[in-house]
Amino acid sequence: MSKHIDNDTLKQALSVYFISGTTNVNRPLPNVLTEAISGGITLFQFREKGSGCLTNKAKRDMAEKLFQVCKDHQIGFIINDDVELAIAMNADGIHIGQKDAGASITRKMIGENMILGVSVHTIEEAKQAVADGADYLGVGPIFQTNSKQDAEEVCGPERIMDMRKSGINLPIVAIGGITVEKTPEIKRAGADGVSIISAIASAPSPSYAANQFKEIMKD
Ligand SMILES: Cc1ncc(COP(=O)(O)OP(=O)(O)O)c(N)n1
Ligand SMILES: Cc1ncsc1CCOP(=O)(O)O
Ligand SMILES: [Mg+2]
Repeated sequence: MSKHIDNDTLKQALSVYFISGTTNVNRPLPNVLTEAISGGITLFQFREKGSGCLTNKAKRDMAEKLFQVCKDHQIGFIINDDVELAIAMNADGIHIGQKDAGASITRKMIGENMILGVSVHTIEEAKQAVADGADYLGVGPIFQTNSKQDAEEVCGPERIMDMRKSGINLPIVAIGGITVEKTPEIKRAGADGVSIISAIASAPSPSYAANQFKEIMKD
């Protein structure tokens, strides 16, 4: 997958976007990812951070394993934060936030052929990310989350509606506290996709959970 995919294909790829690192699961992450893919996730982000996370070679080795799982199933592989690793691996994309490397610098580093996702919380940040060359926006936290200690204030699905009203047309994924039950209102607010950590990573069956999200997000 590359940025040369058209906008509709990118939106489709963002529809059920699973995010995880090894500390979000209590089983081998490649197994959880394989199960989530069998249930219907459409994109994966490797987000290896926090206490006890893998670093250096161990992180890179895990990234290679996960990338191979994604390649085997034609699922896009996005790396969180680590631009150097994304470039070294020739990942499908990189996701950065407001506290990471700037979006326009990152776009220059990765070139045009890699997907750039940018986290935004406000309309101003969204407009800046568009100007800086983002391919999609991660808007949140929409609801309360236990998966990010330094999360901004909860903004609710209304923030997505407000961004759409203000003319932001870039693909948007919602993030933060997303559950199957809350997915219909996220979709109605104008998001192209849902980004999920715990509701898939901690589910008794990641495959079943992923399939429930897929059913709601289809068409
Ligand atoms: C799809 C998506 N949206 C938002 C985020 C959050 O990114 P960021 O604000 O940089 O926080 P960290 O994930 O790095 O803790 C994301 N990772 N993915
Ligand atoms: C990475 C991130 N950015 C904003 S909220 C969040 C965590 C989302 O995790 P969960 O789906 O478990 O609430
Ligand atoms: Mg980040």
